[in-house]
Amino acid sequence: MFFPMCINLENKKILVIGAGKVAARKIKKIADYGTDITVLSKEIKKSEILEIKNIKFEKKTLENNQNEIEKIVKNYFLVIVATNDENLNEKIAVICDKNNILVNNVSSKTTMNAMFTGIVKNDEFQISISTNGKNCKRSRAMKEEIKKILNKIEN
Ligand SMILES: C[C@@]1(CC(=O)O)C2=NC(=C\c3[nH]c(c(CCC(=O)O)c3CC(=O)O)Cc3[nH]c(c(CC(=O)O)c3CCC(=O)O)/C=C3\N/C(=C\2)[C@@H](CCC(=O)O)[C@]3(C)CC(=O)O)/[C@H]1CCC(=O)O
Ligand SMILES: NC(=O)c1ccc[n+]([C@@H]2O[C@H](COP(=O)([O-])OP(=O)(O)OC[C@H]3O[C@@H](n4cnc5c(N)ncnc54)[C@H](O)[C@@H]3O)[C@@H](O)[C@H]2O)c1
Repeated sequence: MFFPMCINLENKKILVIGAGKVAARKIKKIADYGTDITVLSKEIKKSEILEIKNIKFEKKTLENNQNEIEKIVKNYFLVIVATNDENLNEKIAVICDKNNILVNNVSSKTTMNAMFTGIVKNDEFQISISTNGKNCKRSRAMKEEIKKILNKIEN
C-alpha cells in the first residue's frame, strides 16, 4: 500500500524523462507545485508544456545503461519516468528506488515508490484520490462526487 502524504516540492529538483502525451499531463499537474523541473527527452515536440514558465529542456536519448542512468538521476529529488519504452522506464525506476530517489513510473502499476493521485482542490482543501495502482480510471467518478461535496461545503 502506498502511504498518502503531502510533499513540499518547491525548489526541489524534479526530472521528467520523456516529453510525450503522458509526460505532458504529469508536467501540467506537477507544475502547480514544483518550481525546478527539467525535462529530458529524445524528442521535444511543440506542445503546451513548452509554454510553462521556467521548465528546462534537455534533448537527450537515454540508453539502457546503469552507470549513465545513475549519474543522471542522482541529482534529483523526484524523477518521473514517462518514455514509451516500458523496459527502460522500469530500469530507471529500479535504479532510482535503490538510490532512495522518489520515482514515478507511468508505464507500471507497481514498479515505483511514488504514484500520482487524482486531485480535487479549492482554496481551502485538496483531496487526493488513490486506488493503489489498481484502477486509476475509477478515481474519475470519485472526483466528480468529491467536487459536489466541496461545492456543498462552500455554499
Ligand atoms: C489518478 C491519475 C493521476 C494522473 O495521471 O494525473 C492516474 N492516472 C490517471 C489517468 C489515466 N491513466 C491512464 C489513462 C489513459 C486511459 C486510456 O487511454 O485508456 C488516463 C487518462 C484518463 O483516464 O483520462 C492509463 C494508465 N495509468 C497507469 C498506466 C500504467 C499501467 O497501468 O501499467 C496506464 C496505461 C494503462 C494501459 O495502457 O493499459 C498507471 C498509473 N496511473 C496513475 C494515476 C497511478 C495510479 C493511481 C491510482 O491507483 O489511483 C499509476 C499507477 C502511476 C502514475 O501514473 O502515477 C489519473 C486519473 C484521475 C484524474 O483524472 O486525475
Ligand atoms: N500513467 C498514466 O497515467 C498513463 C496513461 C496512458 C498511457 N500510459 C503509458 O505511458 C507511456 C508513455 O505514453 P505516451 O503516450 O506519453 O508516449 P509518447 O510516445 O507520446 O511519448 C514518449 C516520449 O518518450 C521519449 N523517449 C522515448 N525513448 C526515449 C529515450 N530512450 N530517452 C529519452 N526519451 C525517450 C519520446 O521522445 C517521447 O517524448 C506508455 O507506456 C503508456 O502505456 C500511462
